Amino acid sequence: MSIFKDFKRYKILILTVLILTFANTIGELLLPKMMSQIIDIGVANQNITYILRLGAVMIGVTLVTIVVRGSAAYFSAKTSMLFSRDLRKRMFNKVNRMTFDETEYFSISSLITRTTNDVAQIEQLVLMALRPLARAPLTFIGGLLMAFTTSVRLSLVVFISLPFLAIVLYFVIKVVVPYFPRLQQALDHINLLLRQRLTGLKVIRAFSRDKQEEETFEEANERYYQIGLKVNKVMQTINPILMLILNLTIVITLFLGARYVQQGIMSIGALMAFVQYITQVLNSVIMVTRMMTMLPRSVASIDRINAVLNYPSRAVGGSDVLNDPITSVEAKDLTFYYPDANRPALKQLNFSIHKGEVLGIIGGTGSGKSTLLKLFMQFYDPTEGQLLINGQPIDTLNPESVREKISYVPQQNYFFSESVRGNLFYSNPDATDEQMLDSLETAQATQFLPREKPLEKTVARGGSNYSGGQRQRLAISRALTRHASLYIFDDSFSALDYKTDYELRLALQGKLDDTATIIVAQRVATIRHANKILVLENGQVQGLGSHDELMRNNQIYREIAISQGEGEEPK
Ligand SMILES: Nc1ncnc2c1ncn2[C@@H]1O[C@H](COP(=O)(O)OP(=O)(O)OP(=O)(O)O)[C@@H](O)[C@H]1O
Repeated sequence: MSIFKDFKRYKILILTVLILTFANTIGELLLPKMMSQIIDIGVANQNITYILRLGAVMIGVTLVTIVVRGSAAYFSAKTSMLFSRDLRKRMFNKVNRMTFDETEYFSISSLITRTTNDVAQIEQLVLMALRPLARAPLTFIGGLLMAFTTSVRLSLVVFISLPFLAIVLYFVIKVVVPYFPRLQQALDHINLLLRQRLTGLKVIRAFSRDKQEEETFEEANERYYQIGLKVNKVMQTINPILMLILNLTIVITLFLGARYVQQGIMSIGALMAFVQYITQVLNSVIMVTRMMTMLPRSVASIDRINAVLNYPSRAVGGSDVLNDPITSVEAKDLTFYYPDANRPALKQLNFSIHKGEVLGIIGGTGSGKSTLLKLFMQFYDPTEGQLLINGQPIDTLNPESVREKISYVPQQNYFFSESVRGNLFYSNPDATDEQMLDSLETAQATQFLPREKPLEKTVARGGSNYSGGQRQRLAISRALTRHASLYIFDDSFSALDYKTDYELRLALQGKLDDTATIIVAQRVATIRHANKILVLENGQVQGLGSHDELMRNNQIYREIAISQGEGEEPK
């Protein structure tokens, strides 16, 4: 199982726990024997010296056992915590490198539950398995041996109770096991609803869906409660049954033992020791039964974690490292299908862009603009045809080395709940304050930030303390803070008023003269000065040329421009 792949890393710790547990068990097995000798030899013969001497040894053994037991508990807790820490890290790294589709496949809320809840479940399993489970077979065999050496006849009692314990164990496996995967799924569903509720808060309020949302949540919550209740009911019934078996065995032992003592076949000390051994043996079986109730839940968690860790992530790109700045990008019959889609999102695209040029991309909604940008960012590889960076196919290039050269402003911006500085650092950890202030200036973002210490201003999570247009300007500042050779703006000017849009483009002209720039826009005004404009419709190129050329010979572009009042040449 890949989840335990790295377990050997903790072998010294595990070995320490096992040795300490072994010593602990030996100590616990010795004590009843000593006690029986105190009774049978010391008390029976009124030998005070013997009682005191063996009593002192018993105290010594007890103290050592306590220390050994405490150390075993400490080291097993340490091992399980280390294991869960490393497992969480592996999960996070795996999720961190997943493509968007892959995270959607698992669902984000389920990935959160798997990384937190399921890992915590495994942590408990490791904790339980290390000590109690290691102790159970030792105590079972050791206790049985000691019981046999104490009284062979009475030992037969164990064989009466063991079948009953086996039945309980079978019942646990048969009845309780199937509930746990259902319980985890129900919890996933609750998390999913909660996440949707919290992220879609505004939409839910705006459409007055609060009541329906509450009802849906209540249903999911009720389902979780019902399954949880059933599991707990069964588990709580099992406990008294186990205790009943244990206590009845002791009663039978005492009943028979008392007769043997009366008949002189057995000493009182031996009977007392025997009862303790039999209790230890049965307790070890009970412990395993309890573990079994925990195991199915853990098996469900192991499966869920393994599903993520073993998921064959789709590798994007190749191994060639792009060392030079991007000076040219060329699409040759570029075609792309989303995984499982039967229609291409991009079909036979041909265009190129070089250093110092601006490529504008315009098209209706769903025409493939963002999809094309995702190919530049290597979120996907092209399906057919080629996308060449500096003449080399993008699918042979190492994605990190390509992304390093690009500064990208996605359509939907995300900000972290940090200062403006903290957010700008994401694009360039080496940026100086001057660089950041310059980017804010260029992106027209200083207008709404405080004059004093604008970089210290806090940004709420997702940038929710700013308007849409302000967020776009902050996102553009972030992109400009990075030294890139290709700048990509995905509909990043759409929420700006015309004046700011104009001023921003003017400011950008001086800044990005030496780089290649791609601007996706819905507004002709934003891209009319681009060297080339690509007109996309249904994933196909419907026109490529300058604004003037397209106005002359491209009907779609002309219609878009005229509808936006951009038909006339600027005065
Ligand atoms: N992850 C995805 N899986 C499958 N199909 C997708 C996915 N993302 C987008 N599409 C489809 O690909 C097509 C192009 O979408 P894309 O987002 O590139 O359009 P767009 O031109 O950027 O639109 P808009 O201007 O509305 O953002 C659409 O038909 C869309 O339904």
